[in-house]
Amino acid sequence: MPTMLTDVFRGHPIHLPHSHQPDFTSLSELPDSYTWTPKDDPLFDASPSPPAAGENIPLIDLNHPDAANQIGRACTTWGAFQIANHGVPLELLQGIEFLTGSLFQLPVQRKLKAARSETGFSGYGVARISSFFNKQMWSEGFTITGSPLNDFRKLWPQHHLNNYCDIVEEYEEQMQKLASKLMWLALTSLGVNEEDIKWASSANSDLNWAQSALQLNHYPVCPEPDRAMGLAAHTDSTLLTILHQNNTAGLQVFRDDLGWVTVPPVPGSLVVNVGDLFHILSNGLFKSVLHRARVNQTRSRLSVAFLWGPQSDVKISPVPKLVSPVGSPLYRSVTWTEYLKTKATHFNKALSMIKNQIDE
Ligand SMILES: C=C1C[C@]23C[C@@]1(O)CC[C@H]2[C@@]12CCC[C@@](C)(C(=O)O1)[C@H]2[C@@H]3C(=O)O
Ligand SMILES: O=C(O)CCC(=O)C(=O)O
Ligand SMILES: [Fe+2]
Repeated sequence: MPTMLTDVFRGHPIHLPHSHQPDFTSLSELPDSYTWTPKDDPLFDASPSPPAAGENIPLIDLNHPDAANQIGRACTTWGAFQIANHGVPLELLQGIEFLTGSLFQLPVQRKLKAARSETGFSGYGVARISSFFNKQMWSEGFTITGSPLNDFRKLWPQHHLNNYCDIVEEYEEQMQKLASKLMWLALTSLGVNEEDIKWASSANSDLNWAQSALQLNHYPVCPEPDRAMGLAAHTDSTLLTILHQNNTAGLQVFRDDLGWVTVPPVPGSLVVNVGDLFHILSNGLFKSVLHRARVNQTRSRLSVAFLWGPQSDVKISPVPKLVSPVGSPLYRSVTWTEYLKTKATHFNKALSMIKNQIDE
């Protein structure tokens, strides 16, 4: 039996330095445990010298006839891009943002009723990657996979539940369709078609080869944002991640030649990140983007990440067409759940752990 996302961390408990969230609103100074320096994260202040000219991740109009090539180029150079005309109704984006805001506004004690357990997948808590850092992140999160009903029951009275569950269901449905469309547009730009990746072909058009999670994030107003970290630098384990951010900047993506580049919120648009599995599938051509979230002194920030990957019995390996006839694939094959387990133990070294040793 393949492992479901919900079981993936059973053998990989996270031992967090503090299992309880603080009440951020009661802190008027940044405690030492939240104060980051380059010692806590070598890329904390990373910027090129001399400083590079301001560049932005591309904003791509999905109705543009050249959208596939623009997406391909963005995946190769940035590993991230924003999209407009994506077809997801604005009311739905507003609905999920409202739900996220209402959830994090609940009193800490209520949110903790739905706390994620050490070995669990869904529920309220700090980011899973917290255990790899000495300092705490200025954020709180809520992970959802499948029906959120059981967790939402712990948070809200009965009369809110149907509406909130409907919003999550509708959001996930729209995101699934969009993610699959984006994946195929990006692959088309490399000359890869459905014949080349049978498990993802439209014969499986109901998308039952895919699974997903929603990560709701809240970055409260912070007394000393320059010394705090909302969500530390990481890549996502996904094929693709689609992110909705509210109207407050904070997301940054890393480019070796530019350093950290802020992704400005563009109302109604969505951010797309290439994840580690897409990097593997493209035999390293698409870059899985290193990103992080910074915080703000006057405005709180919300984001909703749709984390999208294949079902657990699907083995991801480099598309043969993208491996040179005389070369070998850069990575060995791996399922999403195997990869999540590797990541839960080795974090940012996970990709290199599945790299094939290629003799020079
Ligand atoms: C499916 C997943 C990807 C994720 C871990 C998770 O189980 C659910 C949350 C995801 C998230 C969101 C914040 C950053 C991240 C690295 C983390 O700690 O939890 C990602 C994980 C990932 O992509 O590896
Ligand atoms: O809040 C953000 O902008 C980033 C969130 C993120 O990277 C994640 O949830 O994986
Ligand atoms: Fe992320």
